[in-house]
Amino acid sequence: MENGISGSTHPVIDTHNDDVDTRDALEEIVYALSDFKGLGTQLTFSQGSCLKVLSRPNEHWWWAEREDGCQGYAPVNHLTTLTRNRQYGQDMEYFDSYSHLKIHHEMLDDKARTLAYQTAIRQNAHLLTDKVILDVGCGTGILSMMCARYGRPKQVYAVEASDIAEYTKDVIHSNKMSDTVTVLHSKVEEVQLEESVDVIISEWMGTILLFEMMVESVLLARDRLLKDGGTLWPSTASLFLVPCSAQKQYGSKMEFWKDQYGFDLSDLIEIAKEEFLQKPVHNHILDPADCLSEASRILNIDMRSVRREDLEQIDLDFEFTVQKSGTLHGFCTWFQVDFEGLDQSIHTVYLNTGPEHELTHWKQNLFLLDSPLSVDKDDVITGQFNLHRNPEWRRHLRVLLRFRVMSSSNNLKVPDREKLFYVWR
Ligand SMILES: NC(=[NH2+])NCCC[C@H]1O[C@@H](n2cnc3c(N)ncnc32)[C@H](O)[C@@H]1O
Repeated sequence: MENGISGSTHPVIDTHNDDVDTRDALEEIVYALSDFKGLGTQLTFSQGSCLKVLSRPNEHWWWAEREDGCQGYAPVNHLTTLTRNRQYGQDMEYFDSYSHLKIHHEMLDDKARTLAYQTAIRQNAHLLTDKVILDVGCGTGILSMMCARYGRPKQVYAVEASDIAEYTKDVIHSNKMSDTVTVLHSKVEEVQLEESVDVIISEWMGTILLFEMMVESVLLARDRLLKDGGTLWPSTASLFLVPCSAQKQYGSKMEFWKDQYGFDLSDLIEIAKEEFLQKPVHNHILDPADCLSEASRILNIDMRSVRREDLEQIDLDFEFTVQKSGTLHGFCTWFQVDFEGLDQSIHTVYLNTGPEHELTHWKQNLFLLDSPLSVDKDDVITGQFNLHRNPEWRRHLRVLLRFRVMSSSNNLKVPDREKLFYVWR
């Protein structure tokens, strides 16, 4: 664990390859997502600066030129082709989706989710006395009100960018908490506080843990507003993966076309794969009996030390030993977040959205293969699950799944398979 993220491999600088593909020579203007201090042939640049990409020697390092003419290697995970106003437009659409009650009703109605936060707050309540708390994305204000009711904080800043914030102000007033809880109708990126905070609490987790990339806003708040040694709740976040069968789901989307009212529509299966299998099933309820092996925690994020740029491209390896013969229809993901106690004596609170735990509104996510395959007990499935943030649609990501199957006697049963999924662009 070097910088708060474990499970990823770090890019190595390739030699600058002069005979790059002419396609690569297409010059492109990109923007720096964050500062980068270059060493040797690497280019130093600051957040927001504009760079011209001259060539792309590999997927992790591009040869670029600063506006002052300096050239050098720039790390791709620090770059975006997105202009500021296009990002603004995407944010407006995103926050508009949270200005309606439906999504807030769903989250409040998710008892496992909301009670995990309540338990963390109540177990640490006595240590919240006189603390300054920041609730990033407070929505209806439920977490802020829990902090104010169970602890005796000096101040809670409830920050909410969507228009629901105007109603949240009324909710705080009606619950007689206005002297402790201050609702700020603003993006947390733009909020100015007269003091730094002791605790940042936020419910930021999306599909596949990271969709919406709201975690980036929490990390920005951490870097800008959290006291040294301050607490982040959740303190860590993990992503789990398991190979699984999914006969019902695969059959309903694919075999469905083989016989409809006595007619063979299987000519449609190819376009059905495009339409139904390019994105994960986001509301799948995984039956533990469909798991073909033990699940693996493929990613662990330490919220105190992870850097935003580490979340641009997360390349994760996995290896599974098949525990029972069956059909491999795909892979399922879920996540867990931990709330570490404010001191050693207080137990960590866990919220796990996996199939062995109470169902949450996140359910599990099913990545279906185009063509299922048979696997046998003791086969070994190895591969990569690579999460790459969409450089244009900043809240979306792509998942590149690669794997192969070896028999227990180490013979190659299924050569490398690769599939790209969109979440959701
Ligand atoms: N767990 C999730 N996937 N979403 C649940 C929390 C999302 C809430 O945070 C708000 N929100 C998201 N990002 C921000 C931000 N940068 N600043 C303020 N509020 C935000 C958003 O408007 C919504 O009310």
